[in-house]
Amino acid sequence: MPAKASASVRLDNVRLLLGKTRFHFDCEFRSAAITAVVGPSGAGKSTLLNLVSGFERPDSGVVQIGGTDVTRLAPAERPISLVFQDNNLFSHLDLFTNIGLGIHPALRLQPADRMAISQALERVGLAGYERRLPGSLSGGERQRVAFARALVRRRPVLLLDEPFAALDPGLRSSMVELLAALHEETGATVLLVTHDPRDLERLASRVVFIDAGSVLVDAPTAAFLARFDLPPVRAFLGVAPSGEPSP
Ligand SMILES: Nc1ncnc2c1ncn2[C@@H]1O[C@H](COP(=O)(O)OP(=O)(O)OP(=O)(O)O)[C@@H](O)[C@H]1O
Repeated sequence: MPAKASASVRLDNVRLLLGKTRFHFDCEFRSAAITAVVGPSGAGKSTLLNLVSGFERPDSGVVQIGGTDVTRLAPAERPISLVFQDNNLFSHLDLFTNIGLGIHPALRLQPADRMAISQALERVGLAGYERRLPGSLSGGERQRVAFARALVRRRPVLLLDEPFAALDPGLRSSMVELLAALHEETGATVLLVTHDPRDLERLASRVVFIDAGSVLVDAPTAAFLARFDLPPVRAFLGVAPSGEPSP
């Protein structure tokens, strides 16, 4: 399994205009922590992850990973692994190759790498699937392959954009446990976009709540879960103004 490695992620006064939507992020994600990134649909959660991964470039401000300015680096040059909603597998390449590309873009794989690929497939419940093509898998299985690819990359920062969304409830809960175990082992810095409040208590030590393109709350999970004073947070948690769960 990957050695322990992590790095803080900082967005320093980052501004971006996409269409008519303005984003302004000034926040830091702690090294080696799982931070849940939550908020209403369209608030800017995926945009924040895109700024960290380099798929969006800020109009101004600086993105730092592990104290290094990565603002001008391409996604492949940043010390990150990604599991996004569309899992970005190459449809003409088998799963072994798709995962192997995550380790080495020219597929110069050592015997240990080949073993790591098979182990990662086993870990996500797809043992023996090395020669299958992505098109022969269900959406949930493809998402698990994307997860396996992120596992073998051994990057200090892991960006997860609703990685459990396509999974049925049983599989979802086993993948949540897998993420918790892997975080324990690797100590990676994890940014997890989720719509499910249950993920906060199970996985996240901190929560960043995005509303209308900027950070509304940045707090330890327990403190965030007590912010019934904020209507958008109440709506996210499904809690009535009285503090009782909504019917
Ligand atoms: N390339 C773009 N051009 C114009 N507008 C964009 C672009 N990308 C995102 N937006 C807009 O920015 C806003 C934030 O989008 P984003 O995908 O970051 O939200 P989100 O919080 O991840 O939402 P969801 O939970 O629904 O996935 C949305 O209103 C979206 O339409």
